[in-house]
Formats: sequence, structure tokens, C-alpha cells
Amino acid sequence: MSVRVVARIRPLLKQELEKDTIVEAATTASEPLATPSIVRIPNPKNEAEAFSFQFNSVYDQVATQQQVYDNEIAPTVKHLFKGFDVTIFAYGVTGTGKTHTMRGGKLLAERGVIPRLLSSIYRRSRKIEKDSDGDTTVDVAMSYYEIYNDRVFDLFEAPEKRTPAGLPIRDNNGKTVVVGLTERPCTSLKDFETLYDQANVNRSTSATKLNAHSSRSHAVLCVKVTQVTGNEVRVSTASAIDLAGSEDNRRTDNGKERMVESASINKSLFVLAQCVEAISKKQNRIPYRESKMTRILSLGQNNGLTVMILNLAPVRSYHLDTLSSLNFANRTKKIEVNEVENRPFFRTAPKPESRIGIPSIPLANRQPLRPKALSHNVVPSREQAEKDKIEKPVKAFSVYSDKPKTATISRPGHLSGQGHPRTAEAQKRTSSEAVPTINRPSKVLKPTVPAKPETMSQQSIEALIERKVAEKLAEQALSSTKATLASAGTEISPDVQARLIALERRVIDQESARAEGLQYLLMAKQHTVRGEEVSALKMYQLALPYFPDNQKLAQKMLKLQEKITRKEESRRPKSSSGGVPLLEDEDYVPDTHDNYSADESVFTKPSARNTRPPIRRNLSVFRDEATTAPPQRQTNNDSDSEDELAHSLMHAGPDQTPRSKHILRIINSRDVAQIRLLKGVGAKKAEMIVNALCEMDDEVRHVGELGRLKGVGSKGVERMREGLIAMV
Ligand SMILES: Nc1ncnc2c1ncn2[C@@H]1O[C@H](COP(=O)(O)OP(=O)(O)OP(=O)(O)O)[C@@H](O)[C@H]1O
Repeated sequence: MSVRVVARIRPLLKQELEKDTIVEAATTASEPLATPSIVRIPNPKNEAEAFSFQFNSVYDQVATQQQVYDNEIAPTVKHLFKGFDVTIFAYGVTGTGKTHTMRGGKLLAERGVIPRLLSSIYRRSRKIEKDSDGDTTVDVAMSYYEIYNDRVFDLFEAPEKRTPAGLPIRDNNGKTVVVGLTERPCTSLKDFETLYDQANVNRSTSATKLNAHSSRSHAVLCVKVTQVTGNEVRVSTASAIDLAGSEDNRRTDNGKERMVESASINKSLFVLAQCVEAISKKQNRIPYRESKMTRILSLGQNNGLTVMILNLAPVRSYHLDTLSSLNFANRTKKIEVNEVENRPFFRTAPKPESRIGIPSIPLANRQPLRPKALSHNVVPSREQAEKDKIEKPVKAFSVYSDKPKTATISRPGHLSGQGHPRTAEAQKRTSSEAVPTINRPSKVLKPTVPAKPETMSQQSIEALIERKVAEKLAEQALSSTKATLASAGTEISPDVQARLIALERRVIDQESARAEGLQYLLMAKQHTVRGEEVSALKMYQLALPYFPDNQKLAQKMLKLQEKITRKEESRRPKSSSGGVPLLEDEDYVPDTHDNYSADESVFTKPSARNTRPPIRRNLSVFRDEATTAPPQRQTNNDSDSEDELAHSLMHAGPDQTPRSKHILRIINSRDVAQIRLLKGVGAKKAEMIVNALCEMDDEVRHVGELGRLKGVGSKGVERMREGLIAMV
């Protein structure tokens, strides 16, 4: 079944004018009486021509919250209770109404998808319990987190208690889970609303030029529904994701902090677009791992039902961004999601007390990320698994079809009068407040045992520091300091604590700086893809201090500079008199020669002299008036070299010595027999390394990364290198 994609056009805001409206909902010519399923928008190059994008449904400016919920989300609830996971996510440019759609306002009619979904879940739970005469019980629990600057933070945790590096994520039996996340049971809608409102106070938001309450993070709410009948337990999860919106920073006037956030948001959305493109092209490698958001969303890899709500602004100022979103959505609707429900499992022993995300299955059973996962998130009993293997028919599941609807779907407004009005307006915390400061000790490093001076030698202190840092970097030992120290029977002095903290800060600083550099680089890449060379060059200049010795980057900048100069020269009027003065930045020139490719989620801005051949569009985007030539697409050779550069910077890290390369080759072979021959690595450690690699589902690309692997540490890497010298 494909991802269901529905578009919603928000109403005009106070400062927007009716005459600037360019986006409209329409019906297909063959079914003029059906509900709209087409978004129509003019071609930016030729206003007489319009592009049409077809989706499962389209909601116009007057659509209510209730209509969107009743038509799109309410039908998924029964599948949730049958064991299917449900993923709902809102996608769109900043200020297009994602948070409004997902969360909504306080008034009953203004409530968004999330509170309405919870309301339906509770109602259905009560009905199931009642109909089964109490044989079945349903428990609802929620976890809620945000992905801010590519770090995961628990929204139930106050910002000052957060670990600067955020929570680690892991692959657990084919699913991506956040380790150490709080899961709160909520027995009623009121409970839920109280928790949800409290948690939203912790979400990073701030005012930008484009949205007074702009979300600076992706927010992920997971609602776990557990149905227990006797020994049988069925668990399914509804995930509601309010993505942060992409931003065109020429329009935001963002300052440095907002720019960094914005770069991180844009990067993750860019990776998402790349994932969607890779999936639609059936490529083997889907770059999920290049951002936490894509890893968590795992679009096309998740099971169950997925609904994407594409939020659109109706006005001209969003023209290119809207086209870009429409192109993205157009590809997303073709992604197939596995129709696999979570099987029930049977309780044989009391549930172990665990935090979510801690894997409950042996390592050997873990599934690495891959384009399509057919695995389940629970451990079925052996008999049940055998039985299912034989008996389970393929589920004929056809809630949605890609065809346009033939009649208006109207469902009773079952929410009227059901909600509990919220009591307090959730206070949004600004993102500045959300930035985790590095001045406080992280959870891992908090003193947990009374200090006891003496006992440790300088060497063992060093070793302990290395171990702690490795654990920290590997983000594997969250909150486990107490246990680790207790089991080691070792106590550390305040002096060691202080050094640990200093070391951790240093590492975090280095990592943050590198991440910031990469963000500039990605922004440069985005600009280049759009043909905005001057802005791209500026971004490369900003990235340069982070990668001062990188030859490729320097060459790239040189080439770009030359290209800009050539362009400027070609634009300069031939005669010295008259002519239009050149603007400082070509990106701000209103260019009537913009090339737009409807098959691309980006726009290229080639020079006016572009003579490259047109490439025909091949998507289900059609024009109402085929009076003009099809839009041209610039064959963007730059984009390839961009990819190469980005890849080399993202993965190369510091220059590799022959010894490092040799070690990495051995490690990446994932061959326990070879790895155990490295100095300081026994059979157990070798196995641990291989498991960590399988869990990562990727290669280790430099020794820094290797040092971060569980159980290796930088000392471990040094030992391996020493071993190689000895061999030589
Ligand atoms: N359907 C709608 N009806 C009324 N107002 C709306 C609607 N959609 C959006 N708005 C208004 O538009 C503004 C921007 O909406 P919102 O904050 O939800 O955007 P967003 O896409 O979440 O932006 P960001 O990505 O920056 O967080 C808000 O003032 C919101 O109330």
C-alpha cells in the first residue's frame, strides 16, 4: 500500500492578500463532483500555464480541522487496534500550518489531529473493554520527543536536565528506537492533554520572520496502545510527527542561532527528499542514516499505515517553495509501505521492567536498516511463530486507493462535545532556551557515588577517562554510570569527575563545530542545486574554517568563484555606456529565465544562456494548457561533484594514514577471525565490534568513528595501531 498523501491549503493570514492567492484545490475533469484531489498552481515561468498535482485528497482554505481528521485519520484508528502501526506526519514549508494541523488550537473546533486521535483511541478502548466484558484491557502510554539540531531530546524532560548530546537511537529488530525515553501511561484524554501540554512547553520554538511561533525542531509523539486479553498481548503504535518546516533563508533574516537551526532543519528535510528519491528510483542505498529524522521516520521501511499531510500556503510569496513541496509529495505518494501488523505475543513471564528502546531481543536477531523491513516489533511465542508461518494469509488491506474519490466522504462529527477543554495555554519555550548548554555535567557524568580520594593510579585514571568518553561518544551507556562504577567496584574522585567533564566538553565542542561546518556545506549544496552560486560560495566560505585543509573544498570554491566571474562577465553590457548595473548577489535578481523542473524537488537557476537539452517530465503532474514548451531541466553536473564533496567531508574526517586505512579495512570486513588478530582485541571484543557494525548498518569511515564504537575507545584504536607497527 502506498503512503497516503493529502494536501491542505491554509487560509490567508492577516497580512496576506486575496489577490496573491495562487494555489487552489480542484477536482479532476472526469469527476467534477468528487472531493478535490488536485492542487493547481501556476508555472512560475509562464503564469498562463498551470501545473496540477494529484493526491489522495486536497483540502482547501475553508476545510475544518474536523473534516481533515474525520476523512483522513479517523479511519486509521480501527487498524491501529488490529495491530497496525500508524504514522501520520505533517510536511511543508515554514508557516504553512503543520503545527496547526497536528496540534491545533485550544477551542474544541480548533483541535488538531493529535488530540482528536487520542480522543478516538480512548473511545475505542472503552468500547473494546465494554464489549469484552472486561476480558480485554487496553492501556495507552505516550512518549514524546523532539529532534533539535539533529539531536534527540525527551520532551518530558526539562531542558536544564537534558544531556547535551541528546538521547541515542538504535535499531531494534528492524525498528528505530530512542534509548532512554520516558514513557508515560495516560489513562484518560485529560491525562493525555495535561502531559501533552506540559511537554509542548519544552519544545523548541521561536519567532522568525516567516512564522511568529516557528517550530525549530521535529516533534515526534508516539502513542503505544497495548491490548491484553488473557495471556495475549497486542502492541501497536501511532506516531504523529510535526516536522519543522523548510526555510528559504533569503526570506527569513535569520540570525546565527536561527541559521544553525535552519540549516539543521533544511539538512534533514533535504536528506528526507533524497531518501524519497532513492526509494522511488529503487536504489539499493537509501540514505536514512544521514539524519536522525529520516532514520526515525524510516519512510518506506516502516510497517502499517502512513499518512502524510502536505501543508501549503496559498500565496505567491511561497511559489517556488510550494512547487518544491508538491514535487516532494508527488514522489512520496508512490512509496510502498508494508502492510504488516504487529502480531500478538503471549506472556509467559512477568514483563521485565525496562525503559523503552532497550532491546529485549538478542543481538543476533537484530535487523539492520534496509529498504523494506518485514519484521515485527514483538517477540511472538515459538508456537505462534510456527503457526503464523503456515497459516497466516497475506493481509488483503485496501483502506486507501490512489484513485481519486468518487464521492464526498462524510463521517459523523463524533467529536462534538467529547473533548475536555484544556485549562492552560501551553507556553512555548524559545529555542535559545532549548539549546543545551555545555556548562553542566551530563547525566552520564553526574557524581553518583560519594567521592573517595586516593586508590587510583594515574594510569588507571587515564584509562577510566578514556572508557567514559568512549561510552559517552558511543552513547551506549546512558544513565549507567552508577551501575558501571558499582560493578567495577571503583569510585572516582571529584578531581577525576572534573577532568571527565572537561574532556567531554572538549569532545562535544569538537563534534558541534564539525556538525556546524557540515551544515554550512549542506546549505551550500542546496544553493548550488538551485543554481544560486553566490550564496553557495558564501556558505562554502562559512564552512571553510571547519575543514581548513580540505583540498576538494578549496578547489570547489575556486571553480565556483570562476563560474561566478564568468557569469558576471557574460552579463556585463558589451558597451561601456548604459546597461543595467549588476546586483551584488545574483540570487536576488528577479530572473525570468528560471528553469523549473517539475520532476525535481529543487529548482535550478541556470544562466540565461543555458542551451542544454530539455528533459521531459515523467510524473503525474500535468498542465492544463499545453501551449508552451515543456519546462527544461538543467543537467546539473555540479550536483554530482557536490555529492562527492559532501560525501568526502561527511565521511572522511581527518586524513587517513595507511595504518588507519588498514585497520578500517579489517574492521569493515566484519570478520571476527580477522578482527580478533588486532592488538588488544580478543574474541569477545571482536564479536562486540561486529555486532556494533551490524547495528550501525554502515561502515566505519575513520578511526575517530572506530574509537566511538562500543568497547573500543581511542586507547583501543592506539593499541591496534601499535600492533600494526610491531607487525611491520
Ligand atoms: N487551517 C488553518 N486555519 C487557520 N489558521 C491557520 C491554519 N493553518 C495555519 N494557520 C495559521 O498559520 C500560522 C502558521 O501556522 P503553523 O505555526 O501551524 O505553521 P507551521 O507549518 O507549523 O510552521 P513552522 O514550520 O515554522 O513551525 C499560524 O498562525 C496558524 O494559526
